[in-house]
Amino acid sequence: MLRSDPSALEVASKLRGVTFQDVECGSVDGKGWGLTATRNLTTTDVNTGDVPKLITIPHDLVLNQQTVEEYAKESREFRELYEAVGRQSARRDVLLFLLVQLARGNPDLPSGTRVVSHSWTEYLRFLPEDVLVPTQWSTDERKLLDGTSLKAALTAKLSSLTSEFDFVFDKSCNLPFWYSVLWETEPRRVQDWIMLDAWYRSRCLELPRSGVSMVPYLDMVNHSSKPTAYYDEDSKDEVVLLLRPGTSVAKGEEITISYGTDKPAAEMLFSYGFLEPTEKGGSLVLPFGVDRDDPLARAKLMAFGEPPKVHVSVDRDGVATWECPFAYLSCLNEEDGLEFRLLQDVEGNRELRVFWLEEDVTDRSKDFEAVLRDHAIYALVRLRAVTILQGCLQEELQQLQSQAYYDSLSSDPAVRKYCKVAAAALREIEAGILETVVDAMQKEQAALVADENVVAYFGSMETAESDLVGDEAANEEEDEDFS
Ligand SMILES: C[S@@+](CC[C@H](N)C(=O)[O-])C[C@H]1O[C@@H](n2cnc3c(N)ncnc32)[C@H](O)[C@@H]1O
Repeated sequence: MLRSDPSALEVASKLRGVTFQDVECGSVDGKGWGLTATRNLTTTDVNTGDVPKLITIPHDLVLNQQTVEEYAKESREFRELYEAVGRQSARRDVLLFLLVQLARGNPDLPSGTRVVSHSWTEYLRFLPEDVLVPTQWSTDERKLLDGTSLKAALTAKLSSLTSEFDFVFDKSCNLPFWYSVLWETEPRRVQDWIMLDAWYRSRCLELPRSGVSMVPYLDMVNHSSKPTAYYDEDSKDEVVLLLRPGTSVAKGEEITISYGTDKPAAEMLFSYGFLEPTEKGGSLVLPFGVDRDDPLARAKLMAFGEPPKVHVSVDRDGVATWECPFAYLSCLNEEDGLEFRLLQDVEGNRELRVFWLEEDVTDRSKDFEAVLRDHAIYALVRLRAVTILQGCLQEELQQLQSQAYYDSLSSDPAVRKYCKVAAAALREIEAGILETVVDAMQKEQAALVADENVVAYFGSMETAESDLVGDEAANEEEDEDFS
C-alpha cells in the first residue's frame, strides 16, 4: 500500500467537511508529514476568546470503540465478525475495524464480498506503512535494543500481538464471508496487525469528551516538547486544533502539539518511533528479578500480585530517585517477622494472607515500605533493597555499555540507519540515567550503613556470632573432653 501525497489529503479533507485554516499538510524534515502555517499566526491573550481554529474535524470522522459499535449496526457482515472476535477491548475493536478497512481497500476482492464503505477506508492511504516503532523493526534491528529497558517490553508486546492476530484468524476463518475477505484473496499477515497496532499507538489521543480516539487529519500534527497548538472538542462535538494562548508561529513554521510530557525515552521510542533531542535527566522502568533461592519467593510474588518492576529517574538538576515497592517485601524473611499463612473459609476456599509481626498486612502488600517505615528495621531493609538494586542496575549498565555486539550489528547493511541512530541514542540516555542512579545508591548505602539502627543491628549480630563462636569453642572442648 503506497502512501498517497499530502495534496490528495487536502482534497479528501474538503469532501469530508474538514476545514484547514491558515495551515497545510506537507513533508517535514525527518518527521514524515506534518502541519505548517501558511501565514504568520499569533494569539496574544487567552481571555479575548480569539483563539484561531487551525483545523476543524466533524465528529463523525472520529474513530473509537463507539464508531466500531455503530459500524457493526450498519454492516450486517461486520456484525458477524464483531460478534465472533470483537468486544475484547477498545483498542482491539479499533484494530479489527482497521483490518477490515485495509482488506476492503483491496481492489481484487471477489464480487459479493464488499463490506459497507467508511471514511476510514479511504483515509488509510494517507497513513505511512512504516511508523518506525520497534515492533516494526527486523529481528537484527531489535537486537540493537538488548540491554535497554525496552527489550523485555518489546518481546512481550510482539508475543501478545501474535496471539491477538492468531485469535482473529481462528475465530474468523470459519466464517465463509470473512474467510474470503481476510484470508483468501490477499491473506492478511501478522505484519499487518503489527502495523495497525503501530498506527493506533502513534496516532491515538485522548479527547476531553469522546475519550481515547483516532482523529483523521489531526493525526498529521507532530510532537514537540514546546508545542504551539492543542486540541479540544467544541460545543458541536467537532474536534478542533487551536493555537496555544500567547503563541506566535511564522509563515512556513511547523505547528506542533504535545504527545505527553515527561514520558521516558523508551516509551517515546516504543509508542512513536522517535526520541527527542536529549535533555538532562529522564526515567526508565526495568523488570525486577526475583531471588529464586528465596524459599518465600513464590508467596511474595503471589501476595504482590503483579510483575515487580524498578522505576528509576533523574530530574533536570541531576537528582536521582528510585522506586521498587516489591524490593521491601523481597528483602524480608521469617526471622524479621514476615509470615505467610494459608487461611481457609467455611466453604473450603483458601487464601494467602501476609503477616508482619503478627499483624495481617495482606492489603498493604503492594506498599511494604509504608508498613515498615515506622519500625526500627526500616533502615536495614532499605539498605538490603538498595544493595540488591544497585547490583542489578550495575549489571544492566554493563550490558548497555558493552559495545562489541552493538558495533557488529551496526555495520550490518540490512540494519536501517534510522534504527541504529535511535537505538544508540536510547542506550546513551539510559546509560546516563543508570550511572547517576548507581552513584546515588552508593551514597545512600554509605549513609544507611552509618544509621544508628543498622549499627545496632550489626552490633547485635556480632555479639550473637561471638557467643556462637564461644559456644562452639566450649563444645569443641567438651567434645575433646568426651573423646
Ligand atoms: C500522529 S503522527 C504525526 C504525523 C506523521 N508525521 C505522519 O507522517 O503521518 C505521529 C508520528 O509522527 C512522527 N513524529 C511526530 N513528532 C515527531 C518528532 N518530534 N520527531 C520525529 N518524528 C515525529 C513519528 O513517526 C510519530 O510516530
